[in-house]
Amino acid sequence: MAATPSGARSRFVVVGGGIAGVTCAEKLAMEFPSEDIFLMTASPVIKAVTNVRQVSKTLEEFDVEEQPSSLLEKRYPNIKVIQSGVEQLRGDEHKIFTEDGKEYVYEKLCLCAGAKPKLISEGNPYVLGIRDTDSAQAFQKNLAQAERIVVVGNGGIALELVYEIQGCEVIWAIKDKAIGNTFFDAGAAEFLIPKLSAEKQETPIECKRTKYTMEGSEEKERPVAASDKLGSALGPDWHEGLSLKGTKEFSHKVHIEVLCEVKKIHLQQEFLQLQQTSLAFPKEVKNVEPDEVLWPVYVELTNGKIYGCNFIVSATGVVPNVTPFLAGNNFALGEDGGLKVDKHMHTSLPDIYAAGDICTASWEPSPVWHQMRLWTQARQMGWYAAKCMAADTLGESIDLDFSFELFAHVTKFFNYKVVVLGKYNAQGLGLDHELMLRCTKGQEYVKVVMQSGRMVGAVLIGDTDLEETFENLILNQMDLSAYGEDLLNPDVDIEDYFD
Ligand SMILES: Cc1cc2nc3c(=O)[nH]c(=O)nc-3n(C[C@H](O)[C@H](O)[C@H](O)COP(=O)(O)OP(=O)(O)OC[C@H]3O[C@@H](n4cnc5c(N)ncnc54)[C@H](O)[C@@H]3O)c2cc1C
Ligand SMILES: NC(=O)C1=CN([C@@H]2O[C@H](COP(=O)(O)OP(=O)(O)OC[C@H]3O[C@@H](n4cnc5c(N)ncnc54)[C@H](O)[C@@H]3O)[C@@H](O)[C@H]2O)C=CC1
Repeated sequence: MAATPSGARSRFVVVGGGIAGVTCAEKLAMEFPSEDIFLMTASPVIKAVTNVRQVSKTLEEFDVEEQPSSLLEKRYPNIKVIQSGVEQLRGDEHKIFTEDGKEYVYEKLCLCAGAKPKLISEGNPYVLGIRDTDSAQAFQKNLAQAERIVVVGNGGIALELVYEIQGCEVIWAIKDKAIGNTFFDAGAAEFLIPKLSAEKQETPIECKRTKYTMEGSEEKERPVAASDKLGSALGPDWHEGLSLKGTKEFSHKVHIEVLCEVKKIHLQQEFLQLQQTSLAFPKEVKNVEPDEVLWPVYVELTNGKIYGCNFIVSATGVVPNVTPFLAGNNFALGEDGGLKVDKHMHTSLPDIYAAGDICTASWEPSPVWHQMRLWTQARQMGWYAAKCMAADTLGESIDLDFSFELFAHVTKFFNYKVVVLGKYNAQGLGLDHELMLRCTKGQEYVKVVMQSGRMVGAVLIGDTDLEETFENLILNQMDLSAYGEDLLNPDVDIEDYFD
């Protein structure tokens, strides 16, 4: 690294200490061992992927550790972690300004600044989002005092919360007809629902999937509100080190309100005043409890019901973290607000790449791949972005990485192993598809999505052991018409046909 009067200079700078940024920096450090790689991050800890296991061609398992940045520098002596938030990027000058008043000059930059929770009511102290260690601990602390909470949203976080929370009543308000719309259809939801009324198992099932560890998650005293410093996103098993328990003695108590959204949130004082004003609530709007029972906050749903609660969790997705530090640069943005990247992870601005939750994949995707803001994709994109930066620097050409051929995700919901492959919910297929199902109550749920006799997606819940075979069938697009229903016949050893 050569210092210039205007600031430190590095050929490669990466912004973000989450999985995408760390993976990108590591790969660059390997590709260019004699170059210093600057990794800038607002958070004092970084996320490291360890114990990567390739389960099949596209499915992978790994552990995720929150580590001090010095460990990363020890493993890769040419990575220099700069622990300061980036305040401003001046893309036209190839310069970055950090919150501690320093200036850095780059040749190639990769932006991996993640995403923020998209809250239903920004700035309301009774509405919590869960993203990083701080916000998870703030949530835990509030839950420990709570008798009832309202969870809004129907994706990954909501699914995990409603299952994990004990000793606190949960009102789960969803826009859809069935639970878990980002991962499941109504059939799978039906399969999972009994788990919500069952007593929670003490020991989680053994499940091949990613693991997440957070150092000292329970010891520290934390303020009830999360800090406003943006840390890296949590990941698999984030709740394992946290006791998600309210004040009551029961296990699960979840009430689901379907097909509704939050119309308004009323603080107690305002709610009481409104009730006294006879015209404030039309008669079809009803408090679900006697008015004498008081709650700190009230949630008015679009179905006319009002629920009092201690606080609200907004598990309503994320928005890419592009403001305020990227303001003034003319980045092309995707519909979801992410930095548009082409098939070489390049943004619309010269020498600036992006990876992970901050970006929007804007290349023509394989028919069975789509972007989802997931840990696995953050890692794949960080790795591939570094390869693209290297190829560009060396004047080499590079093909789109194999990991973008097939969407593949393994996770765990309601203590079941869950594998989703390709167009698992027939996303974008319209009516042009057929579904095949196999379900054994309490044990497994297998759904495949077929188009013109070919498999294009699958949902596997439970220990089905079908993931590798189905992955192959989706990748090779073999005509399976001749097998008909036998494809899911448990008495037919399907692997023998195709492996
Ligand atoms: C509760 C929860 C559970 C999840 N569970 C799963 C799961 O089971 N499986 C799965 O695949 N995915 C899961 N995810 C999603 C997954 O965690 C994310 O998709 C992934 O971690 C994104 O990684 P990233 O590196 O793009 O962003 P992040 O991890 O958000 O990292 C962004 C980094 O940028 C830094 N940064 C931000 N702004 C600046 C700035 N101005 N200057 C400098 N640095 C900055 C931050 O400090 C951070 O280090 C979960 C997410 C959450 C919130
Ligand atoms: N096991 C896993 O794979 C997990 C993955 N994640 C990832 O972490 C990120 C954040 O998770 P989530 O917040 O759960 O996002 P999500 O994208 O998974 O789900 C968001 C949900 O909120 C709903 N929604 C959006 N706006 C709403 C509104 N105004 N009112 C009511 N509902 C609304 C959507 O319909 C959707 O059901 C996602 O990228 C998710 O994929 C999170 C937890 C677990």
